[in-house]
Amino acid sequence: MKPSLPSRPPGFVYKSNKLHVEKIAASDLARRFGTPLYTYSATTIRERFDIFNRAFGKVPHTICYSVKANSNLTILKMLVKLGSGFDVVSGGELERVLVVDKKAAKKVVFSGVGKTAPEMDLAIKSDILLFNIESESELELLASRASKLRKKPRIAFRVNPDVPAETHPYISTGLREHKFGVPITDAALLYAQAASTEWLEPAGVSVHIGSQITDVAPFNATMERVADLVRGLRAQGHNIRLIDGGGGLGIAYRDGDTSLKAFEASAKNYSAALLPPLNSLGIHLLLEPGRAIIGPAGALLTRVVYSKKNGRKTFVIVDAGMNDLIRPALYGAYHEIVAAEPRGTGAETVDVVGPVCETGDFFARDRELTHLEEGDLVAILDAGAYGMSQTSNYNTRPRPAEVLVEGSRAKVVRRRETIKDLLGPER
Ligand SMILES: Cc1ncc(COP(=O)(O)O)c(C=O)c1O
Ligand SMILES: N[C@@H](CCCC[NH3+])C(=O)O
Repeated sequence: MKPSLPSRPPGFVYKSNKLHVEKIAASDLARRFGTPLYTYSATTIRERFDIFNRAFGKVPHTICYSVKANSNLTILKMLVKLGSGFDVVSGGELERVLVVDKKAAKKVVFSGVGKTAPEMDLAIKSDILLFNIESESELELLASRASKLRKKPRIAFRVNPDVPAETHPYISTGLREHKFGVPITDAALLYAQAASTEWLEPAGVSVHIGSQITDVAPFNATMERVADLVRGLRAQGHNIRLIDGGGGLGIAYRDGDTSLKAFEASAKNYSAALLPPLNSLGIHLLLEPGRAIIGPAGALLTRVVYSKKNGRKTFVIVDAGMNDLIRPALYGAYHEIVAAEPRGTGAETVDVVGPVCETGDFFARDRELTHLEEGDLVAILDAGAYGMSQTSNYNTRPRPAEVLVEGSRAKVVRRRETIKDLLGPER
């Protein structure tokens, strides 16, 4: 058995040998709402948002929570109440924000390499805070849509700083060979081009070097480059007053300290890397954290359906699959897996796998876990970010429900899909 069971306070903690989501036993949630089930701790979301916000202290800044990490409407509503803005990457994400609060548009930044004319039109009409333009062709299309709508959107170029950051190659974005942004060396020309069109207002510079970055040095190197660029652009007469520093701060998925205190240190460390290069610029800083806010606030509850041995290997087959949480299959990502009610009868090295017809459908491989039996409930921790938002209906599997827990109250914030939901669009 593992020496100690990882918990994620204040949301996911053991009391009397039972995993609780805030004050409710995970086993009660599973009984009431079924499995697989996404569960979130509202207190954790709030605390983490506040900690992140406080780390930037008196520096003028706005947190634009990255909707792609978890776009649940109730969670977005909570974040609006906390004063958050939003980073969106599609018309759909913008619609989500607007449905929660039309006024939130004024704190929305819109990134993405493939914005279409209808998406631009919606964002222009909603008067969002900032478009982060990622190519010259996008600049031209946005200028033509703006002129058509007779509105002058604020823009930034998302610059690609060519700074390497240690993370999975699929989620690293700040190198020249990546599709994201425009080369920082081309930026001056592009800003001049944007300023020469009547319908765009260059107002900021934006950057995002990747996700799940735990060494903050690359953020500092990036900000040095961005600060130089801002000085140069101002010298050319552009009124640059916003820097969008993107998101990317990583969390401790494995063996890490997941207390709020540890997050406080991590957020401070992050701001201490970002801020010094911007010291004398007098800018308003935008930040786009996703995972750092919501990752540790969620867990996926799933039940053991079968246990079997194939040769030397033991497989624990659970009722969640890669369609419910794709991070292990897609990035080989590590998530802690714990028994909701550990039996205390020794440990076993097992593969925890789902029912989907792919060998890549696994949550853990050769992992030493406390002994699990058929019918046992397990929790896959730190699944709040890029969990539900990356689900699919592969194998015609309905998406799980989502439950938000606060103290001893649990609320279904997205109902479980039914097979009927899945058949609908074809009939
Ligand atoms: C432009 C942009 N902003 C913000 C984020 C959020 O990243 P994270 O969840 O790592 O903070 C991403 C995802 O990598 C992104 O692409
Ligand atoms: N989906 C990724 C993060 C992608 C970040 C989006 N740019 C993950 O689960 O880690």
